[in-house]
Amino acid sequence: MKKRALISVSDKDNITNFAKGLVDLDYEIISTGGTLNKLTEAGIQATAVEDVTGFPEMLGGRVKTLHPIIHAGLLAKRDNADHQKQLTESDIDLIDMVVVNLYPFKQTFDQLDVTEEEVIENIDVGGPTMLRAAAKSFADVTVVVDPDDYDSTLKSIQENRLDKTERKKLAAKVFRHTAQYDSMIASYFTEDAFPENYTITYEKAQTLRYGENPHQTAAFYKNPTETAMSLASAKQLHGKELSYNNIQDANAALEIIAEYGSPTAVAVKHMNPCGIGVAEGINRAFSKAYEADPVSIFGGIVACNRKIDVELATQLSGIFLEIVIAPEFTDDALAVLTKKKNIRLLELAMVNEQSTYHKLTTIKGGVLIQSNDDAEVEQKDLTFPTDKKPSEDEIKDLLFAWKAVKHVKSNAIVLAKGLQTVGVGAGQMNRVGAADIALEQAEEKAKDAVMASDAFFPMPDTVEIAAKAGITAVIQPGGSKRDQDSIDMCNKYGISMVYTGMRHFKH
Ligand SMILES: NC(=O)c1ncn([C@@H]2O[C@H](COP(=O)(O)O)[C@@H](O)[C@H]2O)c1NC=O
Repeated sequence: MKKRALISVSDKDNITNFAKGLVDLDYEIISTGGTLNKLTEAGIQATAVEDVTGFPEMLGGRVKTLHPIIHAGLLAKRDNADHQKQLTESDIDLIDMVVVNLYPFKQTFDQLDVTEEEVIENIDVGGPTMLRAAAKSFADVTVVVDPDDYDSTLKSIQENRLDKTERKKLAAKVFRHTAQYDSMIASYFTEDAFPENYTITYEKAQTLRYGENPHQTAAFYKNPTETAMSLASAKQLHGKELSYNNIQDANAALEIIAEYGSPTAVAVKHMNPCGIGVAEGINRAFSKAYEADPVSIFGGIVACNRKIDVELATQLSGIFLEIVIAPEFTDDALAVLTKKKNIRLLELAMVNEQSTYHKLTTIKGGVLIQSNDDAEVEQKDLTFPTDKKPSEDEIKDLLFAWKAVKHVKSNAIVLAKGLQTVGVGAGQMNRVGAADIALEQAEEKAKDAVMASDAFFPMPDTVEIAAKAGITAVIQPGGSKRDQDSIDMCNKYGISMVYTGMRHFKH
């Protein structure tokens, strides 16, 4: 008896070639409405599934293949005499292959003006049922869910290599696929940010050469439902593949730059900003970011939120940089930068939108999930506890530094002057230590600069060393039991302090 393949696909690309190949290998084809039409138009002989089941497709396609004749033909164990007897009694023939791809659920809910009814109609029921039945029966049944596997499957059959091991790999792919499909449906239905099961799905974007260190293996997976600006949607114009550390650093740069609307340049090292500059033009903004710390930028990543022209490209090409990210590069700029073999250039529209994604941090035995730290502080949110109040220019710098300190590993201190960072103290185990580092880096630039602290001051010591170095205004969340000590210290040195009422720890 001929082998039988059931083909029912939404994505009909290349299906006729595959079906033709199966016919040439002496398979009988069974197919559903639209797929059958496509095959018949291409001159491929196929049997309608309703002629196999003796039951018409009904409910506008909601029930086509959901029939015992199909599912018993897939699920009967070939080596089980009782199963075989039951099939014979019911006059059911075995099905040896299932080729199914599903209703485009994600593509449907991604559309702008889509109704709930349309989304619901695109939840495939019969397809996953066949896929799961065939995958469960991988010992005897071949299941193909990915059109990319058409050619290799035909080749394997031709070369007599399609054994149980190969079929199990195809079955595993099916279960991953249906799990992803169900995960996206579950997300669509779920309103609770933290439901009893957190089912997320990521798609492999790239296998990485190694992880954070060369002895670690790694891959980059993207979130197929994330629509906000992200590295996953960046276009690489030049250079080698991104590494694991490149991706982390570039992501940090994008998160920082999303804070600022005016022309801004950000230089990042080890996921901390080493220089941020805001100016009326992007070239000046970059000069500020560079001058903020001309040492640390070496081997760093630069993100700009405006087009890079030849002048800026020339400046950038004089520095050893791993990556430059911008919404656009002029042709002349590209000509300059692509001369550098080792630089990677990424083009990415910089829309100042906040992502809705959750932050996941794996720990031993689980994962911590929290909403993104996307809260913003504006001038109207500030309170002024000190005798001296900041000037308008100081407030601009304070808010600029506050946006920056949010992205520095805690304990974090950022010093800024004229919309330019002049000192960054990152990741210290005590706050005064972070301030020491920032002040040391700023040297004489600390004079008349402002200071941002990601969390409150438990002691007045940080304010004291800052004031002594010439800092004129401080921004911090407030809320310490000993806030008054820091206020008194500011008053003693005649400097101002503002409260944001919000903390930005970043561990
Ligand atoms: N309801 C069913 O019995 C059923 N059987 C197969 N499908 C899906 O129908 C699609 C193909 O339909 P057509 O061949 O009519 O274009 C495939 O994506 C397949 O997964 C079904 N549709 C949805 O549940």
